[in-house]
Amino acid sequence: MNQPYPALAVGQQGPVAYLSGFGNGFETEALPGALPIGRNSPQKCAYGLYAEQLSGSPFTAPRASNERSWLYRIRPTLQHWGTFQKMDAGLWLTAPAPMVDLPIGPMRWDPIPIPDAPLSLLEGVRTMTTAGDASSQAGMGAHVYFVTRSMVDEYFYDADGELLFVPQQGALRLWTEFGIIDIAPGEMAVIPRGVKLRVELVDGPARGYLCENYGGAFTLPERGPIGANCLANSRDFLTPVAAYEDRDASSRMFVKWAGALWTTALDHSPLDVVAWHGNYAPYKYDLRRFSPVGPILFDHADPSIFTVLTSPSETRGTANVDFVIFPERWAVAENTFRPPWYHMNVMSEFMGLIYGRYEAKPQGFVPGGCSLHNTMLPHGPDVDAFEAASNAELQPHKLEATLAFMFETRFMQRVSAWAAGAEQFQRGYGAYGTQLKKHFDPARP
Ligand SMILES: O=C(O)Cc1cc(O)ccc1O
Ligand SMILES: [Fe+2]
Repeated sequence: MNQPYPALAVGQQGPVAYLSGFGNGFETEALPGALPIGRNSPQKCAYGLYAEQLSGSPFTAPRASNERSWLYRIRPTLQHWGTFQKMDAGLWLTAPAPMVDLPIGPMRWDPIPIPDAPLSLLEGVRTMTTAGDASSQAGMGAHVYFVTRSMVDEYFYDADGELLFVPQQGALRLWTEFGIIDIAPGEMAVIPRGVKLRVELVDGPARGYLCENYGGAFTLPERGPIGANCLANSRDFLTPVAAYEDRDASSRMFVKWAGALWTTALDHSPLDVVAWHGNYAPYKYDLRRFSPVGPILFDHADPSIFTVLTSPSETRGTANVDFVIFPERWAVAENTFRPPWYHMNVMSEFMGLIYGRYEAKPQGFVPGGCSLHNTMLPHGPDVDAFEAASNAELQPHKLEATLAFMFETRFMQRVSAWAAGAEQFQRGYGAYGTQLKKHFDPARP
């Protein structure tokens, strides 16, 4: 574990202290009295701090979607702002990205092994698909990441989108301006657009999925008739307490902006926020706390019942991105074909598997792998899953030790040349449906 940083300063809480709730107006200070009381911008801030507002929504957004925080920091972000050089963002693409000549059909990848080369998060992001247009704040990038080295004196923020981390192997420690977040497989974290961080390894090389959401900030879906409980509950979302670095060292700052990476030299750590308050802040969530609600008599419900977070578009009910999981649950429906049905969807579906087996694809879709079922392309259970589920004895059955997820977007997804050319791209997958047998017999109703 790479831990070259000094112990937390006096008054700071430990690295695993969190505040509970989703989108609350939080307040937290690492030094007593660092937060101004009853105002945001006193003439002089305590401890000689600068006040800075970070707005994640337009100033005039309605209250329910208005997001901003006030940061009390050693130096304002503007002071970090030296001369930037533009860098090639490598395999991290941004929509609209060049489209490879795609076959029309489903696509799937085996897990891509973690490379041996030293890769920080910034060097280890590989875009699988992009959708929409980042500069119009619509769509998303679906990436995999490989991390084999911690960022040391390197910092980063993404202006193009918010970052939803879904670890699949290995834990990460996210040192953010707002405090420290630890995540491991089974958990997720969201770093809002514009929030600076550096990413450290905790227990060896790491691999996972990353959704870069160019659109409206992720929020909890409405529950409608489900009422006030179940699905993802607000209290299980955890935001870090304030923690800062007062570190003068030759460092680099990277900004992902307009699809490129920009870099400048710094002589200090920009993770220098001593206190903050507001509702625009990073958070984590343990996906195993999701309380699934589903059909308890017959039929298979739409996967929207498993939405953890949704990024709304301007059209009601039409998500820019939905983050949906397929967690452990009981299957109890009577006289029902229980796995997902055969379907075609106006939304496009990027899936990953964190652990276990996915019921519609018991073979070939393995932990660390990915699949893409694009706009209006047919998909559903493979032949083995169909035959097994059509003939199974329908006892209550627990789908155990499994966790898959989907980034589902209203936009068609374009596949990167890297993904299409990867050795792990399953070239024969597109035709898996042709193995489904004809069972029709007009003499047998
Ligand atoms: O295609 C998939 O495997 C994801 C999915 C699951 C489900 O239960 C219903 C619809 C759907 O798209
Ligand atoms: Fe689907």
